Amino acid sequence: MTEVTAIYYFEPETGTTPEFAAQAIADEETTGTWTDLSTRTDYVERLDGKVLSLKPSGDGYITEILYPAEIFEPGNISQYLSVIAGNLFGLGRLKCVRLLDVDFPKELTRFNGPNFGIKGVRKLIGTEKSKRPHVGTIIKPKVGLNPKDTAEVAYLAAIGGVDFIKDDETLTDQKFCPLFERVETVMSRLDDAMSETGRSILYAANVSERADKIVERARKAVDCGANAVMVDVITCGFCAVEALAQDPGINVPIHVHRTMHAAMTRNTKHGIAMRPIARLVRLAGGDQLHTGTVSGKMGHDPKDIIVDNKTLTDEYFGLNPVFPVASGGLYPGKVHAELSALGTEIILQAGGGIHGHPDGTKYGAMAMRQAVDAFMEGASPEEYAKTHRELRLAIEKWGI
Ligand SMILES: O=C(COP(=O)(O)O)[C@H](O)[C@H](O)COP(=O)(O)O
Ligand SMILES: [Mg+2]
Repeated sequence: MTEVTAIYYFEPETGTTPEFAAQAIADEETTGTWTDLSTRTDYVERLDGKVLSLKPSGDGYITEILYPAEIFEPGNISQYLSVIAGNLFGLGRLKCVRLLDVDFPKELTRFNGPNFGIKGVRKLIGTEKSKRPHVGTIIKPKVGLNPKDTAEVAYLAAIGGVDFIKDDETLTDQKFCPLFERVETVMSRLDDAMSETGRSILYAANVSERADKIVERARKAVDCGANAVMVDVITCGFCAVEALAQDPGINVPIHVHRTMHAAMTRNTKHGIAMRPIARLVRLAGGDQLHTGTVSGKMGHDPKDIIVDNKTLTDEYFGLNPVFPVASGGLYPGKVHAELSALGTEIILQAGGGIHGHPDGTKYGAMAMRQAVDAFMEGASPEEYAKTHRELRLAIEKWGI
């Protein structure tokens, strides 16, 4: 295949035929504009976009648009987005339009992709054989704690059994918790936890920052001991993920948070679905990506999440599979529902669902691990709670 095909849902504006609307997308994102051009030459024609298909769907239509691969600058994800997710959203002849998915030809997917991916992260944690889901937590409150208290929360979550600890998406390098001091303090307490438990635990410091500074910030975080980094991909950009993944000085897993995504992904009639975002994060080199929960606090459609996760884990031009992260309103009683729907090749992440446990963080982490153990042993959480106090207390507080 030597072209890019993108699939859109759209509803034409009153007085606009669906055929005209679909062609308007193809024209706007390739060689056309709103009127004919005296400057058009014959040889430009090879770059024209084409409407491959147009079918009624619900209140609107689904169309597949062909974009000649030559329009795309190989390796430039920002430019890819300017084509497949550019001006078209503003076209007046469309009442609404949503990018559902995109298919790239091999020559446009020559990226190194995730350096670690699922296999590499499992190797770091030592779960290659068990295949159990990883349990992660977000330090809460999301902002405000000083480095010392942040480290204590991390330590308690670690000895309680989490595999992964992250900063929240709004915590970066504020005065109340300077980044590098936080990294050093957290890692020193995690070293204590790792020697006490004999387990490996990852801490992803949020290095989100200006494009020309993020790599240096991440390198310094790693030099201070961070064994993972986190980046907010929508606010920092896909190129930020790529810059971190490509940098030899940042040889740790990259956890990709997607805050602000819902401005684009949530409206099922207008914006960008999570699937193309997931595909681009994999190309860019993210090792772990939030893709939503089937039972948590954020709006979600379980059917979509299952397919989005497959976009991260299925074979794709030889790129490492990316660990999907189910997070947002999860607590021990939700684990069974998540794993039944999404499988175990996943990271289950809970902030409030661990730090809000009646007995505190350590026991909240234990309750999450007990809920995972119950699932892996084929036991119901209610059954397992009869012999596991921490899980029982979590179920008594939040239910199933
Ligand atoms: O801090 C949290 C969850 O905290 P809590 O566990 O307390 O709800 C994350 O930012 C959300 O998961 C983001 O949502 P998504 O993962 O859908 O991007
Ligand atoms: Mg958060």
